[in-house]
Amino acid sequence: MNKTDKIYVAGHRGLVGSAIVRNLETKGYVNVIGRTHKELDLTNQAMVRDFFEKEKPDVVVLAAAKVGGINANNTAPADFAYENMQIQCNVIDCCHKYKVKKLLFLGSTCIYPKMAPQPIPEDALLTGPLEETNEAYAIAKIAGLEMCKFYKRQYGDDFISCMPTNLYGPYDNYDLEGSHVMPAMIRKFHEAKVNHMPTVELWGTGTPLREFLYVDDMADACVFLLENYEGEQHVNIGTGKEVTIKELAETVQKAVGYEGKIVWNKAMPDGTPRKLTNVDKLHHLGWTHKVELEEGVAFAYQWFKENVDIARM
Ligand SMILES: NC(=O)C1=CN([C@@H]2O[C@H](COP(=O)(O)OP(=O)(O)OC[C@H]3O[C@@H](n4cnc5c(N)ncnc54)[C@H](OP(=O)(O)O)[C@@H]3O)[C@@H](O)[C@H]2O)C=CC1
Ligand SMILES: C[C@H]1O[C@H](OP(=O)(O)OP(=O)(O)OC[C@H]2O[C@@H](n3cnc4c(=O)[nH]c(N)nc43)[C@H](O)[C@@H]2O)[C@@H](O)[C@@H](O)C1=O
Repeated sequence: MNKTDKIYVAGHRGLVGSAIVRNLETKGYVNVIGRTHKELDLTNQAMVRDFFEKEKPDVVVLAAAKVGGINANNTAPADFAYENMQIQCNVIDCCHKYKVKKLLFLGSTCIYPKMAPQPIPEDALLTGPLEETNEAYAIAKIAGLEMCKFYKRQYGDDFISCMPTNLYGPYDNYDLEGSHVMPAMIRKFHEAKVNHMPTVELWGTGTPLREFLYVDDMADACVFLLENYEGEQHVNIGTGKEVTIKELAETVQKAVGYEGKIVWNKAMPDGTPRKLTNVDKLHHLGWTHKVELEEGVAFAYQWFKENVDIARM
């Protein structure tokens, strides 16, 4: 990539897209562009074609998607399948038609088989049944990863994919119905603290294991791959370290300074029991994460206090 390349970051206002924009700009890329969902609905094929025809980006990062936590995925599978497949098909095919020289597509570790070997190597994809709570999203994302592979095979397009673990940080989604666990915990403990509430309700049993990566680290890995990777197989992005949801709750509770009790709502799903990435490939390529969980949680909570107005949510 050249520093003057026109780089279109789809989803530039989201958790991941905004971090990728920050990272590109810090590294001296001077021509980064974005469009909001309102300005350009990526599910609309004609609009996507018009955009590519007019802008002709050199590089594309596809960080726009319908994204959500366990409850959103579990209760709106049709929307997750339809919107993500539409967005991917439109963007990937336009990247080919308009001769984009590099595309980065984002998968997610939740699209590996539910009972994949742990830590999960890249070649575990498509080797077993999926986790039920995010099956629709996984089917769509698997199709996206595979499409990048097929365009590379048939046309020689330089389309690469990565497989990030659970992410958190600035511009996360704090809507309690639709969010992932980290922003949900930050908001729940913060609200309980300021409102002097004796208990906080969390979901499931607290026993599932998850791996968390601070989003600025993830963005740094994405730009590293754009600059250094051309392989057909996707690359896992994670820390290689895991915690139980109970341990995560204790970490967030401590960072927020909430002294009440946690109540586990076992009527809510646990999701996949464990999903830890094997990050050997990324390490061998030369990239390792920097921000550990406690530090990342402190950064995320600070950002939340400075930027999120819960009274208006
Ligand atoms: N969050 C996580 O833990 C993980 C995320 N990922 C992947 O990273 C990518 C980004 O996720 P994340 O940043 O968390 O999600 P966010 O919800 O924070 O951001 C998604 C972005 O996509 C845009 N968008 C959604 N639908 C459309 C549409 N139809 N047309 C145009 N733009 C649209 C939104 O635009 P607008 O802001 O204008 O509404 C938003 O900026 C996804 O591919 C996701 O699968 C992978 C692993 C973990
Ligand atoms: C990144 C990944 O994210 C999703 O997978 P997930 O990791 O299962 O999602 P999650 O972050 O929402 O939950 C993680 C764990 O945490 C528990 N949990 C406790 N209390 C709350 C709570 O208050 N909110 C939420 N959301 N979860 C809670 C919850 O029960 C679960 O055991 C995929 O759908 C998929 O789309 C995907 O890509």
